[in-house]
Amino acid sequence: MRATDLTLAEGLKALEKREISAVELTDAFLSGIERLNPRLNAYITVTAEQARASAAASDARRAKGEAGPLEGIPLGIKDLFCTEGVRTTAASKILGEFTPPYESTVSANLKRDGAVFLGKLNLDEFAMGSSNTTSAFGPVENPWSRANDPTKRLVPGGSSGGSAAAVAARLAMGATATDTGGSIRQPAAFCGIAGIKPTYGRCSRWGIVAFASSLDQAGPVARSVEDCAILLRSMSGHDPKDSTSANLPVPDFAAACGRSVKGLRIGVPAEYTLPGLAPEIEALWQQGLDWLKQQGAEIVPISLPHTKYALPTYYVVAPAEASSNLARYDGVRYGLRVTERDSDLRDLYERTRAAGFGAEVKRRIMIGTYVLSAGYYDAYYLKAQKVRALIARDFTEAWAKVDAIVTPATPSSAFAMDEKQDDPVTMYLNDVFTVTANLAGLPGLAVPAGLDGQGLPLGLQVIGRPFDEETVFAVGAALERAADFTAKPQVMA
Ligand SMILES: NC(=O)C[C@H](N)C(=O)O
Repeated sequence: MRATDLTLAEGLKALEKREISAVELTDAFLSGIERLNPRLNAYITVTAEQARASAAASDARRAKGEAGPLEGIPLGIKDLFCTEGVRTTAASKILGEFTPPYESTVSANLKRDGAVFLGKLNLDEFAMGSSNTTSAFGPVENPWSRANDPTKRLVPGGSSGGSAAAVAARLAMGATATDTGGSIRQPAAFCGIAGIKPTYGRCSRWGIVAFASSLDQAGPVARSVEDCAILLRSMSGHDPKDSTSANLPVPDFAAACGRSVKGLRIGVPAEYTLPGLAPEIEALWQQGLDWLKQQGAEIVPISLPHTKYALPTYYVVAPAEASSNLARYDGVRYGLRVTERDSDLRDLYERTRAAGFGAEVKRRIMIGTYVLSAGYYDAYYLKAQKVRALIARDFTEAWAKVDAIVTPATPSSAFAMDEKQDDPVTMYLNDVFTVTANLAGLPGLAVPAGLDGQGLPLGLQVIGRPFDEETVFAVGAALERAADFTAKPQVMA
């Protein structure tokens, strides 16, 4: 087997048994990146030299018997996480050559545990999008695109499209990602890999470029549910630098992947059967429920009555918070500055923001400013906050009846790069199954579960109680075992 084809768990074993060194493993990934990144555009920045040096340091630690839990594992980092001394772009022109003097808590945790960073991964600009086509560094191609049909390039999903494409194409063993409304789970599903958005507060947001602070949450994408569990354990933990970080112990998530689902009650929300849902997706959902039933789980129909308001609520709350968070890009403190000889301060702001932000980011800033403005605040923002509370309450009531909820991850498989681009609302519909977990702060896991008629991956989603990622992992691993998803993308290292 090629080294790049190992799962993260297999890679750890191979490193432990000295069947491969961290330097060899890192070189294997770097040569894949060199060959395939020009086509896929998954990485914005490749830090080959630093990666080789940190792999050598990792081998030295292992030789001294000081191996950490992720010792020598090559990972990619979404370019929304600040990385000390490495340019961080958020896929926006407005950050210019911004090179953070500090490391995000999540990436620092991964480094502490021995991981090797290969580089920074592409995304939708400021994580706003579902197709990775809004990046100022160009779109990412889904590695499931037909190699022999360059006219039909597929999107990898978004916003963590670079993370998902890199992992699927074997250009990283795992990657960090973030999810505000579906940005981990939708690209994971589109690329045939696993990804979890943990409970809000599980991972520190410190050092992650902010989009919508009450919804943003970091999490891993990887080839298997167990790999996600291993990564999440390292990424998680209390951080006094993030006031919303939870001060709770971090369980052994990988151990939970081996738990039986016997006796678990699995909820099936009636409201997730959307009119016009593709029959293939409905069939896969039913298949997933049958798999869990065969393993001893009980299937329980439930109702989450406010589901239909989730998407409009998200697209009020998220832009509102974004307009406030993005006010800091003023051309004064850091990043891009566009000014004329006779510019005053206002002119500097306007020129910088006009040149620095892309169309989708501008759209969100305008929506957000509108819903927060005097006169409209009560009608939009305040109302959305109230509806958000009702959506969260639906789930609280459901947890009295069920232990986890299973739904499709996305309403379709990966679409072509030129589709849905001129209609933002059609693009927003991608998030229909995922935004509820963000609004309610719940953990959500996407598991690759099958292929559609075109041979493209489809995923199922497992939603769990707050801070009960262990049950989510147990159910996800049970689905994964039954699905036995072994299909591979067309473009792969
Ligand atoms: N950031 C996310 O979670 C992606 C979501 N599709 C959005 O555009 O807001």
